Amino acid sequence: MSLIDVSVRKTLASDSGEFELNVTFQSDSRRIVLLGPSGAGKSLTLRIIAGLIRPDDGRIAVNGRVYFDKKYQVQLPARKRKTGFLFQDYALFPHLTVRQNIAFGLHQGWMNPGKQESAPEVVDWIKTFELEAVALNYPHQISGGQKQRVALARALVANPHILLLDEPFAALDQDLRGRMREEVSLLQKKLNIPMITITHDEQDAQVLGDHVIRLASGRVQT
Ligand SMILES: Nc1ncnc2c1ncn2[C@@H]1O[C@H](COP(=O)(O)OP(=O)(O)OP(=O)(O)O)[C@@H](O)[C@H]1O
Repeated sequence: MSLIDVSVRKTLASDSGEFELNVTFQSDSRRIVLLGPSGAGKSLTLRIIAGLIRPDDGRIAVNGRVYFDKKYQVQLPARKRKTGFLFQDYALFPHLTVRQNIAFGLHQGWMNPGKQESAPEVVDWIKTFELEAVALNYPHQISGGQKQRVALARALVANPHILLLDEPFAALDQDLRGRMREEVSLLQKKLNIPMITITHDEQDAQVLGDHVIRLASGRVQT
């Protein structure tokens, strides 16, 4: 049994034709990178693992927990998979403060966290990412690096079993990109959490990928 076992198929139709995703990989690495050009199917693969998109067929298991198995009709809802997802544009809520955005990761829905939210996990992550000074700011009042830290904190606050990062550095300039890459790398080592990172940057792949999986046209390249 591998730590991460993914074998999924999905056909998507749009006006410009059909896209067929057929991705299979197994890994025992806690630092996986999905590398490939635009349109290769990287985001689709990650969203399918997170449970945001349902595959047509296949099986997904992480550390022995089956997230999806078509044959046995297993389909864990996204919130039960316990994945921490970082979106390309971070998807922070503009009307919530830094602290509320992070707390959102704990509650996931129903009601927005209050401004005075003080759950210990939230306080811890604010400290870890040195966000104390901006905890009451809104996303438009913080820097790019801080936005990324907030998004990471929100992804991590509920103690996920796996961290899924979709192009985590795409929105950052070159200099910040290098620094945040190191920060994420150290964080993964400290937490020892399995992590799948999407990128089309070879340097990201080198630093964050013990196992680099190359995707093109919806398939793993061998
Ligand atoms: N909802 C959808 N309906 C139809 N086609 C889709 C849908 N979502 C994605 N696709 C198609 O699937 C293909 C793969 O998309 P995906 O977002 O996974 O690529 P990617 O490798 O993550 O690219 P990028 O690096 O640009 O983010 C693309 O050709 C895209 O047009």
